[in-house]
Amino acid sequence: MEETEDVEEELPRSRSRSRDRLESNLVPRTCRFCGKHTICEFGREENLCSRRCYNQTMKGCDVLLWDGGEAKNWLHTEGLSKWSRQIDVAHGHQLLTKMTEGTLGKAGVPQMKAKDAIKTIEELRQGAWAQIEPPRKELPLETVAEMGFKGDWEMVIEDNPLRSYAAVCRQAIDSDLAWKWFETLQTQLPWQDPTDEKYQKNGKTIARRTIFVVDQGCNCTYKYSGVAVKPFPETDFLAEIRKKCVEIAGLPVQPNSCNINLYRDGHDAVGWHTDDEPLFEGDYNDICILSLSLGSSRTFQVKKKGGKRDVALKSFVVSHGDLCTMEGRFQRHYLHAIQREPEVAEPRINLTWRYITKHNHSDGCNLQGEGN
Ligand SMILES: O=C(O)CCC(=O)C(=O)O
Ligand SMILES: [Fe+2]
Repeated sequence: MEETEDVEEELPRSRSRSRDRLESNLVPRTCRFCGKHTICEFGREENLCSRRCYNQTMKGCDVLLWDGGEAKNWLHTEGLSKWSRQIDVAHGHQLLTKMTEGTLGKAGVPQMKAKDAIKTIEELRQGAWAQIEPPRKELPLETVAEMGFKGDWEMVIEDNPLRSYAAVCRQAIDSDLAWKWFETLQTQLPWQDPTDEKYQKNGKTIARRTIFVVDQGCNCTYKYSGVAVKPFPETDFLAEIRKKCVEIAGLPVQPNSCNINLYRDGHDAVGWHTDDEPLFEGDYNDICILSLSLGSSRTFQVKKKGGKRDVALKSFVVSHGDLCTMEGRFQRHYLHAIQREPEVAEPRINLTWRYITKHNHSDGCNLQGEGN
């Protein structure tokens, strides 16, 4: 405790503000959708108590924040003004991206016109004003790069409409120290080889070794696409690594879990996925995942959900000692992967620290946070 208070004295302004915001998040509030459940945990930025309530508020949505006047102008230029009343009645003053040819059809718009209109809506959605997630001026969010605590953070993804961000800080950890960590982790962690029930029915293990580290007292199993990894309590050595990396990133709250992967060589990989498991609630909250790369360099790929199969939007090399972040609603809108690179002969270890905000009571975890 004392140590935290000492550090607070030295916080830059932006970081203190961010901490104030987190503290105000800890004040119990009521879910703005159901009004029933109290919410008081870190991460529940939109005053919603569960995925269900989030989905309800977002029903038919992906709202383009478009004021009524502007929408009317657009309808006019599209030759749709004749139907604007029906469309307004159907959709209020916001034009919804989920507005389909079908909904326009129901409002009486002829098929060809509806087709063209949907095409334009899709184009507009890619445009600067197409704000799908809450804008940052309404719901504040500070990225690690903006907090600017330590290190030189380069933005890899900066997508305001989707409230999605990713950044990299090259050689954040001194090479010798990073090798010391690498060797201890490689030789001393009780690496697991879970089977992937969904894709590898013959009992074949996943294409990397792994371990899921949690705070002492947490018993949440990490379950993703047919894989279940039992929790392993954080050791002092792992805590030392965490604290150093979190300090560099300037995260105001310590993460309470870490997924660690060992890629034995370039044949090991992790396919396109999001870290959107219920434990972390990244599907409907701003979350920050901090990641450290140790050992051989690999290519980290990023693409938008629904993007072309196997075509990355961004690819960048992650090397020994580099830190990366994925922030905001990144897990809701973007996929990431470390694909096979058969030419890589040496191993790599990756640690990704995350915040469990919804502990899994059915796994026998008694920690606070709504269970599932
Ligand atoms: O190895 C990496 O850099 C990514 C790992 C990852 O995406 C994960 O553990 O979910
Ligand atoms: Fe991931």
